[in-house]
Amino acid sequence: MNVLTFDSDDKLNEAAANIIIGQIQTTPRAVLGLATGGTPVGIYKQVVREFNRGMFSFRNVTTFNLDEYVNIPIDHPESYHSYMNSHLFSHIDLPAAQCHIPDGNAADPADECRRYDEAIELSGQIDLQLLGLGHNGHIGFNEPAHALIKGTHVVDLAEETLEANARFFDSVDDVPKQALTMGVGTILKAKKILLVVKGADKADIVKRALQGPITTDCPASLLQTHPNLIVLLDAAAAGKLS
Ligand SMILES: N[C@@H]1[C@@H](O)[C@H](O)[C@@H](COP(=O)(O)O)O[C@@H]1O
Repeated sequence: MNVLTFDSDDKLNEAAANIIIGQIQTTPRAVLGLATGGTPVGIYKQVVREFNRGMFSFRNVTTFNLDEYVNIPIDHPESYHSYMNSHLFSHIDLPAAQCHIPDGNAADPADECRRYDEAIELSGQIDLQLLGLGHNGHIGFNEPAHALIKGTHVVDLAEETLEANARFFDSVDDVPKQALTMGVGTILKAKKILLVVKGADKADIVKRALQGPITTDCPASLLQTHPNLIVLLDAAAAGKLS
């Protein structure tokens, strides 16, 4: 595990963006695993800034997002489809057929999960997976549980997750209660994982995830087993690491 700490948000975003851009420059047909949430917003902004300087292209890149809410209209401003369009996809030259986000409105969610896993397999596996971290240690929407699921599946969101994501909706009651998420098996199969965490409110969970026991109670702790994990933290999120 390679852990780097940054004293400014700009430097952290730049470092994360450079890892993504470097992956595309060395592997033009890269398969990227993408994340949503507050954390990657500045990273995507920096990727778009560099893209506009004409140094690289997404023409041959394929992307798979980690998750999507269940039963949220695709054009709802808080759907992860809308998030990805507004923060990244509408600003770059990534062909629409090469962006994949689970369909939270699928008539048969189990079938959609199978289809999503097959598409990832067919792509030849994810070269670089970008991850944020939930306050309860979730990655994607893999919530703390007695057992974790390997592939894409439907998940009931934890109370803490509903509360954490209420800031994006009018009230906590408006947050969708379920999501489709890539499983931890798929996440851990990525050739390289880039975990980015910001803020003092995540310092305790960063400590548990990176230096605590490996347990399904903290799904991110499984990342400790990954052979190629890069962790970028701001000073506040790194505050409790020994
Ligand atoms: N499903 C997403 C995760 O992929 C994200 O990493 C995490 C942290 O989000 P944030 O970066 O807003 O703290 O929670 C969300 O609910």
